[in-house]
Amino acid sequence: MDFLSFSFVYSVFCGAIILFILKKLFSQPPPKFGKYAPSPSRLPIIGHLHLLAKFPDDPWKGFDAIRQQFGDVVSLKLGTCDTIMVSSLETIKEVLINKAKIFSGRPDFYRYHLIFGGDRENALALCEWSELQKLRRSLCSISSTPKFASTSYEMLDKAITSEMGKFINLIESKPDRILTKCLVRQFSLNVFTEYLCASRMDYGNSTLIEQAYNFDFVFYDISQCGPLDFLPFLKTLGFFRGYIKKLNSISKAVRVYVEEFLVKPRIAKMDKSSMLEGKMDLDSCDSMISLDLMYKYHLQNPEELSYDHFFFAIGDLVGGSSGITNLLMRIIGHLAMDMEAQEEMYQEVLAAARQLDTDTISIKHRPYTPLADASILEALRLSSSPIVPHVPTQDTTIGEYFVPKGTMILFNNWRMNFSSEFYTEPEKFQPSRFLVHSTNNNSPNPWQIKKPEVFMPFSVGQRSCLGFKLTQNITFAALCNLLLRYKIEPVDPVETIREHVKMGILALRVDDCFRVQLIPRE
Ligand code: HEM
Repeated sequence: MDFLSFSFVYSVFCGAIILFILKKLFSQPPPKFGKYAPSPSRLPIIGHLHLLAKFPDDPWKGFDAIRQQFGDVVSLKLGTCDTIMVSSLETIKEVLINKAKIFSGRPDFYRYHLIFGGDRENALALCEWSELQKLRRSLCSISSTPKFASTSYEMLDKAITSEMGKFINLIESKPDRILTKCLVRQFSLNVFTEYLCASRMDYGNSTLIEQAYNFDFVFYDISQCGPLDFLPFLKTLGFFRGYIKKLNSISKAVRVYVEEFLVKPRIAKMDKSSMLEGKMDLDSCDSMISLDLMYKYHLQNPEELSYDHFFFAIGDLVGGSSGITNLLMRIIGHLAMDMEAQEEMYQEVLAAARQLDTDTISIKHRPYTPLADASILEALRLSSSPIVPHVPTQDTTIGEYFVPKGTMILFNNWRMNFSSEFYTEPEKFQPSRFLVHSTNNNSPNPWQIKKPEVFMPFSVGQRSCLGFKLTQNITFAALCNLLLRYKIEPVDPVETIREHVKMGILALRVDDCFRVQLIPRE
């Protein structure tokens, strides 16, 4: 009896200690202001990651299931990463616009350093907000967001039209006229290097093929979060060695290419003394090739923009070509699966070409074919690529909820893109959902684009995408000129294409993507 009561007291004592330790481990200090956002119960070490495991094909479905249960602001622990997911237009705008300055940081993932030469501050999209970033954004945007009818706009038009001609010649030289992702990424990379660095390579050149592949590989990697981000100790334990090695060697190869094939040859042709003449006025730099412009700025202001910052910024912009490769392939995939949509778009492009009396559609012709623009938006909506996570640089709030400094903010734009609250038949490829009757009597087309406020594929605010205009213009011209000449038919079964373009991320598989055949129109 004595023994029994001793062991009972002992068990209660041990239980109380364990409970105390668990409470200490899992309880949070009281919030500095407001209250903590609701949160599902979590597991040790992995936090809430197990809730996403039920959705291996699309973790955003898992995130949205959490949103449905816990509301528009949810606190999550993704492995070691304290996270807040925001899911309503109101809360997304609060982060991206109203409190843009506070939420201007990025997560500090090991991968980001790995890809950008050991320092994520080299990366335009992954660095912290700073005066340097403001400067880089204004330098880059001269060519990445060319204003209509500006010199940059004319240069872009020329680069696309000229590359499109060469691309059509390439297709014509192939007896089977099969279009692959490998070809599309060579095209996109050439448009970018020609426009930004005055340099291109012939199709089939091994460096062009290899580097277009490498950019695409890095783009695919950057477009998603992975186990190394949330469970960084896995690296210390020796996991993912092969993957880390491959990512490291591919990003290194990209840097060597940018330096040896784009930057150095161009600099060699420059007259340095003339570069140093006359202080640069950024408002009047519109007529310069982006590489020349940034190099000149670096020469004149080396303390503001180092050689490395100039060089990485050029690489980043050129890397944007992968976004266009993937978007273009997606639209091509959707059109190959939906002949009716393809025919409707073809008729509009054909009518525009006849009205303009031309056999080449240029970016200047966008008002004539709003359906092509609408198809770009629809493919973006269906890809529902996530907004790069933001991080607050100080303790703050979202609505009534406390958000500690350093918390990763995830944007549930999956809901913004797929909720039947905002779209009818949201899973369907239906470009016309972005069209309304034109309000402009002088418009060459009775339709014009209208985007719902919830649709923000390029994000909004001070860290929004720098490449949205390049994306829309290059994709538009490539798509219209292909459609004008060819009917797009699937080579792989429609089910395979559907499997590839399924939603959740813009990046398609790097290797082994689907193929289509281009059948010449009469
Ligand atoms: C289909 C094409 C593209 C999509 C859907 C896309 C989307 C995005 C999104 C969602 C962001 C994050 C914005 C934020 O964090 O608030 C972003 C950032 C960025 N994008 Fe794009 N993008 C595309 C193409 C491009 C291209 C072609 C370029 C380059 C010319 C580019 C350059 C950038 C840069 C530099 C940033 C970082 C801006 C910053 O953090 O300050 N993007 N993009």
